[in-house]
Amino acid sequence: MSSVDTKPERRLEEPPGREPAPARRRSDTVRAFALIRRFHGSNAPFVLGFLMLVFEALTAILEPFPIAYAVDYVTGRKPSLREAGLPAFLANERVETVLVLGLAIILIAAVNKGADSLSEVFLARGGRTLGYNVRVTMYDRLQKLPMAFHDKRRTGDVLTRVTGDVLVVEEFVVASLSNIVASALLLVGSFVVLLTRSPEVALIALVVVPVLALVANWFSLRLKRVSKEQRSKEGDLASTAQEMLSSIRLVQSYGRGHVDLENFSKQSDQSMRASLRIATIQAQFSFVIAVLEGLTIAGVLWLSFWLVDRGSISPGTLVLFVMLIQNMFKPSRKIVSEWYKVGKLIASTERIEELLERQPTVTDTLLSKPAPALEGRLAFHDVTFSYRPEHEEEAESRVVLHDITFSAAPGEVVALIGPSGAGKSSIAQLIPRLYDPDSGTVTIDGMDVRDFTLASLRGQVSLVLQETLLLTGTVAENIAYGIDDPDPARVEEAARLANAHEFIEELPRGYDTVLGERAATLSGGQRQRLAIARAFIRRAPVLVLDEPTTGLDPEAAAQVTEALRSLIDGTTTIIISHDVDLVSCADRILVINDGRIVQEGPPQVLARTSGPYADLFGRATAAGTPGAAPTPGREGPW
Ligand SMILES: Nc1ncnc2c1ncn2[C@@H]1O[C@H](COP(=O)(O)OP(=O)(O)OP(=O)(O)O)[C@@H](O)[C@H]1O
Repeated sequence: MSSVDTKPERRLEEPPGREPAPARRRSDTVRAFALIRRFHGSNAPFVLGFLMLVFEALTAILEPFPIAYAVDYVTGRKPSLREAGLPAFLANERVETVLVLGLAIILIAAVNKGADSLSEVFLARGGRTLGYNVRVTMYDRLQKLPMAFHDKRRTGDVLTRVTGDVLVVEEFVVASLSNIVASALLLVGSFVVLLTRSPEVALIALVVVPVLALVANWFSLRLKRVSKEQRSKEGDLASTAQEMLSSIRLVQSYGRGHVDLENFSKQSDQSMRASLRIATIQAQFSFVIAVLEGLTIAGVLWLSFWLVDRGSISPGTLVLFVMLIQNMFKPSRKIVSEWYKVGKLIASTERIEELLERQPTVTDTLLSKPAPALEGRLAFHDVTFSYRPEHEEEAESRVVLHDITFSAAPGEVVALIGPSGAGKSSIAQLIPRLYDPDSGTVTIDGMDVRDFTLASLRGQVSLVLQETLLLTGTVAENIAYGIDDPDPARVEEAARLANAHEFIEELPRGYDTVLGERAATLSGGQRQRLAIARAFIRRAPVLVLDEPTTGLDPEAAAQVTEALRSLIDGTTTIIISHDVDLVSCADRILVINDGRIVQEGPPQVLARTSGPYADLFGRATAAGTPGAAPTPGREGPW
């Protein structure tokens, strides 16, 4: 599936060795930092963290000075500290000098480490806040994105974005950002000191810097490309694992585990290979940097010896130069290894942004108003609908509903029947605005459902689907889903009305029994009755039942139907079903075929009129198994 920004995928397909244009690279980094700026929350932890990094760099630059002084003092080129103006506090001047220089080394190291630790604490606060903000925003966006997005997305990939990719951004701010900033400060500071002490030696460093930058850039681009590939492979892995776990019954009963395993192993192998390529590139980089470092130190040493012999610098200054050059290489190496994480950061921010940039299409507008308490007068006026692809460039959408017009009076029960794929569920999904029609309107009490705020509309439309969705939580919490602070007496009343009270009482902890994600321990009929209890407690004026008894055995279907009969009593209800028993509860039947209403009328009238409904009704009663009518899609007249 293509996405809002398809560029990342395209770039992955570029022939190996071809680098993306520099302008594009820069904008990638700018975009990554823009995301950090957008979600970072308070500036305080970042400002304090940065201050600590400045302290850390300053103290790191100071570190070689006491050592250089000691060397010059020992070789008789520098006076003792007392001679240099330090007040005397020991009898022995030499011990005094060595002691103070040692203490200075300890103090500088302590301040350096202290600043380092504090910067970590501050940036951790900043980074974790950023992660929290991004995660919550993504979760919120995912809840609001149109069904067209969710229909096509692989859940595992979306999960990896909300968890793994956000963690990459978070970790970058917590760890890598401080390393990059501290290293850059140290690099520049060391160079400035070198320049003030000896322009000749600084010149060597200056020659090395562009070489270092070129090498680093080359390696970081390679690392970026591979790390992006690895992130996408991780998304594939998560999707495959998630799909396998959510369809474990199917996998086991069809004995297809080995095929899935093969697929998973292949993806896992690709992810592992990408990780190994990253490790190899890093090792190559380390080696090249070590050689460059050796060459530079040797060059500085040769030049410094010459300067010492000419009397231009002291041996202590030579030591200072070597340490400063090492000081410059340490951060360069760090910058590059962290720069690789910038590659990872960019890959992850692109994936995060791709989600955040998507706009909910079914959404509240400034003109939306809360729906009043509705009576439930439902009407479709010339509704045409197609499942639109998310992007224009995708294949053209097919119109699945044509000029659908019907109405249901408050409390009226309308059944939609028709072959599989006729468009019945599509009609039902337009009522709570899971999708919006292409043209025409859906109204309740004469008002367009698009004029209501989504929450107030959906709060007055209850859905009971074929597959009951139960969430991790207690039975009571599942029944009261969406209700703040539910009254236990109301929960029990709803369960009684739904014929669910008896079996709930038999559960180990009754209403407090915790159900797992798929509530595998409950039967299909029991799950359906919980869904009906959920609808009872909401008592919405409009009810949509989409194949609520399909897949249940006759006894369970009869229990569910009985519960549904009392639920639909006095409620505007749309029933989609192949179950003649359930359909016979309806006041009116709409027969749908190929996205159109092809027959309409009360069940008793339609049963006596030749046509699709009479065919279905006749066969079901002839079969003598009401409640288990043949599926029209398979055996029916269509
Ligand atoms: N999310 C979707 N994206 C694209 N096309 C879809 C989507 N859902 C359904 N369709 C198509 O829309 C048409 C109508 O589907 P719909 O689910 O409304 O039929 P139905 O009458 O409810 O079928 P069934 O009885 O099998 O549930 C079908 O051709 C189907 O392939």
